[in-house]
This record gives sequence, C-alpha cells and structure tokens, in this order.
Amino acid sequence: MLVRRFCTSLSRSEISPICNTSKLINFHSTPQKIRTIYCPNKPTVTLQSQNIGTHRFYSSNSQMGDARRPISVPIPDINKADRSELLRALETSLGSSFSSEPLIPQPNPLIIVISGPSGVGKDAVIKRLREVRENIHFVVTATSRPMRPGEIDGKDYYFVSKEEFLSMVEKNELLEHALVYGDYKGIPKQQIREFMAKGCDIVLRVDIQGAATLRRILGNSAVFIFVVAESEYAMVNRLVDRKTETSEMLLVRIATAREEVKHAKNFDYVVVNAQGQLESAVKLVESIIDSEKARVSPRNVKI
Ligand SMILES: Nc1ncnc2c1ncn2[C@@H]1O[C@H](COP(=O)(O)OP(=O)(O)OP(=O)(O)O)[C@@H](O)[C@H]1O
Repeated sequence: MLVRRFCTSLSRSEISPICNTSKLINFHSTPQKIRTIYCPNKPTVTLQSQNIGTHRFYSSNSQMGDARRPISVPIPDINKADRSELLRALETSLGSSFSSEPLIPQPNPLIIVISGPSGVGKDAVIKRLREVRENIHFVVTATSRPMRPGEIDGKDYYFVSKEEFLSMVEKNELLEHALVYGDYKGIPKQQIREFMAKGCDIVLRVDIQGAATLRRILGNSAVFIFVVAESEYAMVNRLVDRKTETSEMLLVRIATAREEVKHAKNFDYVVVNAQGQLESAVKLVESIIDSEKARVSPRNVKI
C-alpha cells in the first residue's frame, strides 16, 4: 500500500506516468535499506527507507525536497471525506500546508506605445480605450502646437509655449521629444513614474519618429503597436473629413504617411483600424495588452 502510494506520487513528478509497480525489483523481499525502482524510459530511482517514529519515510537520490516527501498518512475518500479533513491529510502527506498566496506574481505594469501614420485613428482608438479599460494611464503629451477647437489643456495635451517646452528639455523632464510639423511634442517622465507606481499600465501616443526614438530608449521593455487604416484611400478620406489641416498641410501629411507605413516592421503588433470598425480595433489592442500580461517572461520597464 505504502509502496503503491509512493510510486503514484513519484510517477506524477519524478518518474513516468507509466511507472508500473510490478516492475519494482525485489522491493518487498530485499532486506537492505537501499532499494531500486525500475520504470521504463526513465532513469532508475534509488530509494532509502528509514523508520521514523510510527511513520515510514522514503527519500530518493533524485533531489526530492522535504516538502514533496510522501508520508504514510491515509488519504480519506474524496467522495465521502469532509473537505478540511481531506485537505489536512493531503497537506500532511505533501509535507507542507497549502498557501493562498498567488502562484505567479502580479504582472508588471506595461508601457504601450501606440503610433502610426497621420489620420489612421490613433486618437480615436485611444479615446475609446480610455472609456473601456481600467488601470491604464494615457500620458498627456506636452506640445507647443496651438490648441484645436474642442481640445482641453491637460486632457488632450499640455499646451505650453516654445520657451516652456525648451526649458523642460533643459531640465531632462522629458522621456522623448521631437519637432513635428513645426511644433514640439514630448513625453513627461514624472507622469509615467507616478502612474506606474500605482500599478497602472501606461499608454504613449507618439508619431513614427517618436516611436523609433522610444524603441532606442526602451528597447523591448515596452510594447509597440502600429495602428494603420485599411487603405491609403481610407486614411486620406479620414484626414479630409477631419478638416483640421489646410490643403498644404494635408499634402505634407499624406506624403509623410506613405513613407511611415513602411515602418510597421519595427513594431511588435499591427492593428488595422478599418472604416466603421473602431470597436474591433480597440478590442484587438485590449487583447494585445491582455496577452502581454500573460507572458512567461514579462517585460520589465524602468524610466
Ligand atoms: N475606424 C474608423 N472609422 C471611421 N472613422 C474613423 C475611424 N477611426 C478614426 N476615425 C476618424 O478619422 C479621423 C482621424 O482620426 P484620428 O484623429 O484619431 O487620427 P490620428 O491617427 O490620431 O491622426 P493624427 O496623427 O493626425 O493626429 C477622425 O475624424 C476620426 O474620428
């Protein structure tokens, strides 16, 4: 009985699921304290028996720790036993009590960099993500560009003068900054540190140039998502409909966007934001974040 239980225990972890007690060599009849188990396709395990008080322990030479050393405690019938009695017997047999601590530590907060050509819907995706997802902080970028109608200072951007912006650069307060279409844009470090300390994931919305800089700074410690429209035609139409650019600015943005699409390969993921399919694009971004949280080797970002 004892032998059978021990072999079952070993067969789950140490030996083989097809370990057969009938293959034990002279186990019962061998008078010595050292005995050998033979299991097909697995290394031979040598057992040493010791009598300790009323319990008989078996230890193997295959580095079996104390916590996994089986003790001959009868395990009550699972269908009849009281739950706590059953658990106590299992704990005693395994040599330690069951912990309620998480088996795997909480995942680290992520930095998610969202980028893509102009007019593909980055802001639209982020705006919706903000509505549907908790524990996520959308870094408010500092910019020297003038406010557009409907934008709110401190929510859409921190609108600062060129002088104020350059002073932030001087004081090393920005993770990354760039001159974009004649205006400065930059990511305040303090905001990232503050929200990561609270356990929030961080979303950074940057242009392609900014994403390339962040890749150099953060390497693979951050997640890079490239948002793109389903076609150039769709992208241009969205920009025209938005009516925030003059015709000349539109031309520059479209020409730049053509080049920027080629940078998708430098990102970890691509999300197609197709016409009328904003919700699907947002769901895909959420799935990416969830998958990243389930990584066996988590990304570990330091700012
Ligand atoms: N899936 C979609 N279907 C239809 N329209 C969309 C979709 N996604 C975004 N839009 C619209 O397209 C326009 C451009 O979107 P948005 O401003 O979010 O782009 P962007 O990538 O942030 O642009 P930029 O980089 O120039 O700021 C907006 O008017 C937005 O409402």
